[in-house]
Amino acid sequence: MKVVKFGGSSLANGEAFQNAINIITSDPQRRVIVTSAPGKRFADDIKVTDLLIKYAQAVIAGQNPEKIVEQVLNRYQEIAAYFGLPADKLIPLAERLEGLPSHTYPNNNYLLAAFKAHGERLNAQLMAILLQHLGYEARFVTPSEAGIIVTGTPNNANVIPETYVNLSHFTFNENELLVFPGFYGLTLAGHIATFSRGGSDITGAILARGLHASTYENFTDVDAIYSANPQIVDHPQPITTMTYREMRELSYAGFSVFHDEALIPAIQGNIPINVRNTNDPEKPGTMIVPDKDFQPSDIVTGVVSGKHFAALYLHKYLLNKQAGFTLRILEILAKHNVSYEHMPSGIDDITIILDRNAINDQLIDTICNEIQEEINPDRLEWIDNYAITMVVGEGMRNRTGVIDDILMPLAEKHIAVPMINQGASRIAIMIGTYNEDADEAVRAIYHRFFVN
Ligand SMILES: Nc1ncnc2c1ncn2[C@@H]1O[C@H](COP(=O)(O)OP(=O)(O)O)[C@@H](O)[C@H]1O
Ligand SMILES: N[C@@H](CC(=O)OP(=O)(O)O)C(=O)O
Repeated sequence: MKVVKFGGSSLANGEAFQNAINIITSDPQRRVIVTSAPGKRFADDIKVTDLLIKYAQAVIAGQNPEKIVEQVLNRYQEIAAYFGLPADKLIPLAERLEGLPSHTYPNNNYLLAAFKAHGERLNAQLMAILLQHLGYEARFVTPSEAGIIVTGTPNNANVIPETYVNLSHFTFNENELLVFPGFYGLTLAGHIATFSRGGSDITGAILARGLHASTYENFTDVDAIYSANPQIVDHPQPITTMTYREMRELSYAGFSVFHDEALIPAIQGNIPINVRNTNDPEKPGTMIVPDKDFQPSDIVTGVVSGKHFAALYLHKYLLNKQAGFTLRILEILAKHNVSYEHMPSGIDDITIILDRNAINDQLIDTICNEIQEEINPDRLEWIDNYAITMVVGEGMRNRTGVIDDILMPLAEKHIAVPMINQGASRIAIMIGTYNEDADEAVRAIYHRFFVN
């Protein structure tokens, strides 16, 4: 049995749905389907998830959300009309969407999560209705029925192990197609909580592990995962096979084609992942497999830059002799519920790299002031435009001189490199640059390893 996930770009309109349905029904192994919310139909279109965020904000602000609700409904109606589905079939979906403000939520963060989750929920319901309309035996299954239980914050949830116990009891018959909404689960208290953005990939991986799929197929809008983001490098080389570890490093740093957290259930269940193109399903796509099944043929598999970072640089003489220095900084971060991403250090210096999206300007001021007072460093500098370029490849292990090949093209382009971190993971080298240099750094390194 295969779990098949379709991203928002693969379910954006009727034609895309038809492609997805052709894919589902062309292979009897494809039994478990995971849907995202309808994505963009054209470049300046708005994803349904973003419309639902506006809907939630309007409700929170006490404004009339009628127009936004209509926009959302139109998206589903457009798809239904493509298949000639009778209008009354969509009434339960419309009622559910319109009824969202009348439910009670523990707070506005839960309200936002519940509204957002309905993009996937309504799309899964619609997919099941369409499959039935076309004569297939199909069942819409909610996370509540399947027992997908999560904890953490309402808009950045994590799955808990109990989910896998629940899924082990989940039964389905030989012929039916099951359609699950991606992106959300239920808390132990029974409230909807979503994963972080792009999190339908995570639902697919949870189901692949929990239902013991032979493969997790992730259908998107590109032929393969490329060695660099195709929006930054022209016609980058497609990756045929890569390891879970490589993909995790690359997706964490910005290969948005697959969510980094979705690798974890797949690793735990040892499920191979196949990323493929909905618009060209004959292409083999990219296989993501366990390390033991992989023989690297290239030194570098991929290069990527993440621009959503910021860094706190601290300099203090004899830092290495001060017991508890780092601990006191981390305590300040923990007090404000801020986690750090990386922390390279030297004898007198330490740089703490943070996710810029997770902290606001006011919190930055508070944290910097508290560190200044508590630690009294000789120098404290907040770097707001910090980017991390990650060069990743199983083939880099046990190779010498790779770092020279990475730094040389950067030097030739006069790109400043305030940080290099090669160590903990032997398959990745992390280069700190400034945001404005990040794309150029990717192109320079890509060129060195894939073109020369
Ligand atoms: N290295 C990469 N290889 C392929 N696509 C990439 C890469 N890095 C970023 N992308 C982008 O990821 C997009 C697919 O991800 P996303 O839009 O989230 O898809 P979906 O809607 O199917 O979930 C591609 O269209 C591409 O622009
Ligand atoms: N719809 C959600 C979750 C998701 O995974 O979407 P997509 O498959 O379009 O990346 C989002 O936009 O974040």
